[in-house]
Amino acid sequence: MPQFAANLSLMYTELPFLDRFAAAAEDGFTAVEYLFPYAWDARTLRARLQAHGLQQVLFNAPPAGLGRAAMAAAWDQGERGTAALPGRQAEFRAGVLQALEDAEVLDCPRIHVLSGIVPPGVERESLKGLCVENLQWAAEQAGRAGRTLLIEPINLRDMPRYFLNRQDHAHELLDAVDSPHLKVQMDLYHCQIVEGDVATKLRRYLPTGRVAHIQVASVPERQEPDRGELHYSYLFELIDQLGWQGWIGCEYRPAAGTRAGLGWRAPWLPG
Ligand SMILES: O=C(O)C(=O)[C@H](O)CO
Ligand SMILES: [Mg+2]
Repeated sequence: MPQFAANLSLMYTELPFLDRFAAAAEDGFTAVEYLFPYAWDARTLRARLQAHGLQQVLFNAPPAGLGRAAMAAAWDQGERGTAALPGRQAEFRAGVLQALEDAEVLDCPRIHVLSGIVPPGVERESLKGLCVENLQWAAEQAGRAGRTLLIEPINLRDMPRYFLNRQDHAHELLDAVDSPHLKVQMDLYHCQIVEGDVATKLRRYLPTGRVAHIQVASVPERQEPDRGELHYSYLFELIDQLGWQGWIGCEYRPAAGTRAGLGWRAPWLPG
């Protein structure tokens, strides 16, 4: 039976961030993910998780910045990671170490590392070596800390010039980095927009054991997975048949209220 985690950055936005934990738990979620913890003291977030019987299953390393305040502000300033960006290695490394520290407090096993926006005039291909080198260093740190780092192909309509867009490119990076501590975050919304053939890709990649997290949303609106051009009930059954034991993050923007839109989950609730 697929297990769903609420994404508190996109869901429950009717509520202030810290109140979203209680709302997700009231709706029967036992796990959450969200973009970033850096605007908060991680102990405050841990208290919310514990108070509501939730586990944190994923968050992102900082998109850029040196120091917690700069890391917390970087996303709104347009930063989308530094793993593949020349001249940003100090921020990359500081970000990974900060994320590992927060993961310890939050007892979170997975951290998504964003690779960045390809600078104007630069060829994507030319950044691969640097990205591999940075990810090798980061995967080693993650291994020591008992965490798994993830990379996620993201579509270019939502994130123009983002470095990593295709599933095969993510798996090529895994080949090059060659670490058990680096895996793929397979977001089916992005996968459908960039390359399609989603069921075939699930059949190809889930059995490899190299996918450590799945995320879902309708395409193209990025809303509940009961609408749009992807037939999610088929895909959820397939994911189940493929023996997936991991989490599926609900990374969607509810069409008309988070709770009102949760009907799609009914067939997948335990008991
Ligand atoms: O945008 C997504 O799909 C994500 O999962 C990232 O965490 C943020 O870009
Ligand atoms: Mg995603």
